[in-house]
Amino acid sequence: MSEPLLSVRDLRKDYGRRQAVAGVSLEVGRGETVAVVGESGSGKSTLGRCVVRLSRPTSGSVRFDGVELAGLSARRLRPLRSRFQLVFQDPSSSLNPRWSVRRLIGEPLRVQGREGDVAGLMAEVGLDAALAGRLPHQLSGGQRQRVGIARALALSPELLVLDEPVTALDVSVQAQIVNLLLRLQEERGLGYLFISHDLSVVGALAHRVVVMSEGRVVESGPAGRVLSRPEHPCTRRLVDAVP
Ligand SMILES: Nc1ncnc2c1ncn2[C@@H]1O[C@H](COP(=O)(O)OP(=O)(O)OP(=O)(O)O)[C@@H](O)[C@H]1O
Repeated sequence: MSEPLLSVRDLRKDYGRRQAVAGVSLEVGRGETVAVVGESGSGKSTLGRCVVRLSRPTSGSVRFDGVELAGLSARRLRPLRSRFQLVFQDPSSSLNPRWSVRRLIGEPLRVQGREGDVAGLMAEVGLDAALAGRLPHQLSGGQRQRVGIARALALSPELLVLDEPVTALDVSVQAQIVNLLLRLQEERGLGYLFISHDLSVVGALAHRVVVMSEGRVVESGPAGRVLSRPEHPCTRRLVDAVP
């Protein structure tokens, strides 16, 4: 069998005596969406940050396309970094407020010394070319998230870790971004680790669902089964919260 795109084994992350992630294992295949769901504080974001190495795990294994990331030096990690990218909940906090859309999307390419097609990326994520000169505060929330996604796509990654990417948006805009993510996945064969507490969004995207509580996986399985016949009380609470 070929290696999964992402394979996480017994991942742990402690903050002092607090175990934010207490031994999580999961896999994401190419072209697959695995949703990580759970109540606030269950460790979802910490898991996502450890996967893309914005945080260093306390222990455990993160293999990307067969390569073990744990223990890699910054120098050895650098060439791999472009292959997995994080999309944040609120792009405002990750976008330089003084930079134009054109510069924001071009920056990841410039940092890597690569040529890129900023206009093509804008078109791919549904941003009108006329927005290229705008600053982040001159955009709507949905347009800002499209910029965040275009930045993540600039280096042609294979995996996106999406941390509550639509939570801050109105429901109708959420649906547009979900459709964009579905299209990008189909066109580019992307794997998604989709972090969310909102199961209505998860149902539209996920192939499999992993439920976390207090840093551990308490339930996992095909999205259809987990959402229609939740077994763990935490999953049932999340299902009941869907309007
Ligand atoms: N940088 C940090 N320093 C100390 N504790 C942290 C840090 N980041 C997270 N934690 C703690 O780790 C636990 C898990 O937090 P995390 O943000 O990963 O959960 P979450 O499921 O993503 O929650 P939310 O949906 O509210 O963001 C929480 O108890 C949190 O307080």
